This record gives sequence, C-alpha cells and structure tokens, in this order.
Amino acid sequence: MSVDAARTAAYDIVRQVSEDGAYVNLVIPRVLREHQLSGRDAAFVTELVSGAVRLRGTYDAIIDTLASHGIERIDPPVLDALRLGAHQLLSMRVPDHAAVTTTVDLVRRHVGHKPVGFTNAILRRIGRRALGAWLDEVTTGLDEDDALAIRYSHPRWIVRELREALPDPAQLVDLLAADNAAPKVTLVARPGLCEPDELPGVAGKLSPYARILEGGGMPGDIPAVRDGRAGVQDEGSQLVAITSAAAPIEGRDERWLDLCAGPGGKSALWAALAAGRGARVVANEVQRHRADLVRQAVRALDNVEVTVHDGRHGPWEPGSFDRVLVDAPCTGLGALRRRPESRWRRTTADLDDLVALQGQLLARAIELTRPGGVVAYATCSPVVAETRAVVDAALQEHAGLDLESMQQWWPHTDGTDAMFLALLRRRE
Ligand SMILES: C[S@@+](CC[C@H](N)C(=O)[O-])C[C@H]1O[C@@H](n2cnc3c(N)ncnc32)[C@H](O)[C@@H]1O
Repeated sequence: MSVDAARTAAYDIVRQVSEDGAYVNLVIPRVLREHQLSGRDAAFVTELVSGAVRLRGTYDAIIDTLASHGIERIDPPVLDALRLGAHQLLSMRVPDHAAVTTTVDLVRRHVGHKPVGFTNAILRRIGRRALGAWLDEVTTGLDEDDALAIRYSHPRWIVRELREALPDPAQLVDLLAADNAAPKVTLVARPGLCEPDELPGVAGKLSPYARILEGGGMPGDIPAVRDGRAGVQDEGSQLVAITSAAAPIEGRDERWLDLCAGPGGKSALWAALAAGRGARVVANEVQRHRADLVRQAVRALDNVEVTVHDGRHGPWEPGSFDRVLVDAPCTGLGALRRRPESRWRRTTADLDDLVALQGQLLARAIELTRPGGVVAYATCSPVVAETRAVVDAALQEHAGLDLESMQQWWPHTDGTDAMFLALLRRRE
C-alpha cells in the first residue's frame, strides 16, 4: 500500500511540531494547502495530528513498554510515525492493517529501510489490544498522579497544578478528559456592530453575544467575521470582557486601558461595549506583530488607540484610567484543549517567570487606575500561583484596594476555557 497524501501531510506536520517547535494550529492550514487537501482528507489530517500530539503521553507510555531498549533510544522521526500509528490503531476507526502498513511505508520512505521491521513489530503489538486494556496495563502499580498523567496524557506537574486549582479535587478526571476534547468554534457578535442571529450556529450558553458552530466550518468565510464586526472567541474570553466592562463605577467612566491586548479578542469586545457607553479604549501590547493583530481585530471600531509598550513602563499618567484590564501573559494551562502541543512545551520554570511578570503588570494597572476605578486581572490559566496568589499578593502590597469578586470558569463544567477573573477596586 502506498502512503496517501493525507498521512504524508500528517507526518510532515508532526515532524515540524517536534523538530521546529511549530504550533499545530498554525501548521495544519499551511500544510493542507501545500498538499491540496480539503473536505474529509483535511478533517482526517486534523484529527490524526491533533490527537497524536495531544495524547502523546499515553502513546509514549505504551510504546515504552514495547520497545526493548526503551523509548529514549527510538530515533525521533520513527517515534513520531509510531505515535501517528498508535493514534489510528487506538483512537480512530482506521482498520489495523491500513494503520500499520501506511505507517511502516511512511518510515520506509522518510527514514529508510533499517527501522521498518521494528516499526512493524511495535505497531502490530499495539493493535492487539484496545486502548482501555493498554491503559490498565501501563498504569498498574503507579501512584495516582503518575497514573492520571498517563491515562489522560498530561505532564505530571500539570496534573498536580490542576488538582490544586479545582474547588473539588474529585472533578480532576472530568477536567483532564475535557482538556482532551477539541472545542467547537465559537463566534462573538460584537455589540453595536453585529447581531448574534446574523451569524451561523446556535446561541452560546453563557455569553449573549456567542454563536457556536456545531459542525465546525470556516469562520473566515463569514462576511461579519471578514469585516471585523464579529470574531472567533471562546465564551470564557467573552465573559471576561463582559464582566470587566459591567463592573459599576461611580462618576466618570470614559477611559479604559487593556494593558496586554494581543491578539485583541478581548479588546474588540471591550471596545464594542465601551462604544455603546461613549468610552474610549487604549489597547496596549508589548510585541509589535501582536499589536498589528490587535489593529486587525478592532478595525471595525473607531474608539480604540493601539499602543506598543511594555505594560510595566508605558507612558501613562498614574490614576488616568477609569477601568484597566490586565489579561496577563500566563502558562495557558486553561486552554490546553485548544493547543495540542502546549502541555508538552510548558515547564515549571515558565511558571516562576510568569508569576513575577504578572505581579508587576497588576501593580502597574493598579497605579494607572483612578480612585473608585476598577482593575480586572485575568488569565487563561487556573493555576493558583498565577491567579489567586497574584491577587492576594497585590491586596497585601497595595493599601486602598478592595477585592470585589473572583471567578473561575472551567472546561468540564462551563464548556469554556479555564478563564480566571478578579475584579479589584481602588478605594476613593
Ligand atoms: C493572554 S495574552 C492577551 C490576550 C488578549 N487579551 C486577547 O483576548 O486577545 C497576553 C499578552 O500579553 C503580552 N505581554 C507580555 N508581556 C507584556 C508586557 N510586559 N506588557 C504588555 N503586554 C505584554 C503578550 O505578548 C500577549 O499578547
């Protein structure tokens, strides 16, 4: 059997992800174009690549028990092929002989003859059992965190962080499972620019502006999305913008600052809400190319000024904003379902660096907010060190600051990314 274009494309993508640090969601559309794949083939490639990358932790544990010298000794191009084969055998409805033969042919063509026998043997053995039986075997005798890490394909440190963040640790399994299910595409109809029923899909569950594309689809083909009156935005992200815009403020409410705006989803919804109340938004972003994305996101609005500064040092007057949003750079562990590779790239060292930056950005936001004004601190991570701990430290350090509310949305209960939002008010 010769290898079809879809599997060749899938192999090309996983190699770019593991060798060049590419992002699955960015590489897939480019490689699909290069290989001229669409429709069912494109859906097959997307499912195969996303699944093989996301469930790598599970498949590697199985491959490790079967490889006599252990997984570390397997050449990376062969290991990537084995992961693709394992996903087809254990999680997709691909007949075993097709999964094995096409994967072996991929290895023969892209790596050479030498590992062909090894690849064939490993895949045949994987195909002899169903996923559940393999999971029971490779988790026997492990402690709970190691077993969950393999069963739900999350690094062990992330399992621990998520357990600590949950209100009830009994929900951990549901959360880990939700991280492994690709979310539906959600649109936002920016108020004042677009009505939700102008968009395809069904109404969202939490945001009045949301539409959910049940069967997937190409948002870029929707006219309102093309002209910036609507966009693609998770409901959790919409709720952060809506809730931080709705917090009541006594007196003037005209100057809003989004301190960390790139790529601009929240800025655009915030600015649409601000426009309805005669307020203006400064949307700031430290990276120039991400500031360009913000300009693109807010192109249908005329009440936004996009600036490019390090939010800690931008040239704004203290106390000059009525409302400041800090959607802080974070580990993104609340959006794992969206980014198949991200759980394997993040480390605890990232966490330490980010927590320091988050505290500095929040401190600056507090300084820039006028007495009586509102500071909204948000992350797309539920990790305690990035959420409650940052807010608690700010409350300790800044006299004259009140905590109004803290909210955490979750994939397994709300169907959103795990977004955190704290609303703080500077005392008059
Ligand atoms: C979580 S993202 C913001 C997402 C955005 N609010 C949205 O909804 O589209 C955090 C952003 O902060 C930016 N950032 C990182 N360090 C920063 C700094 N020191 N000052 C301002 N922005 C920063 C990152 O480049 C990134 O674009």
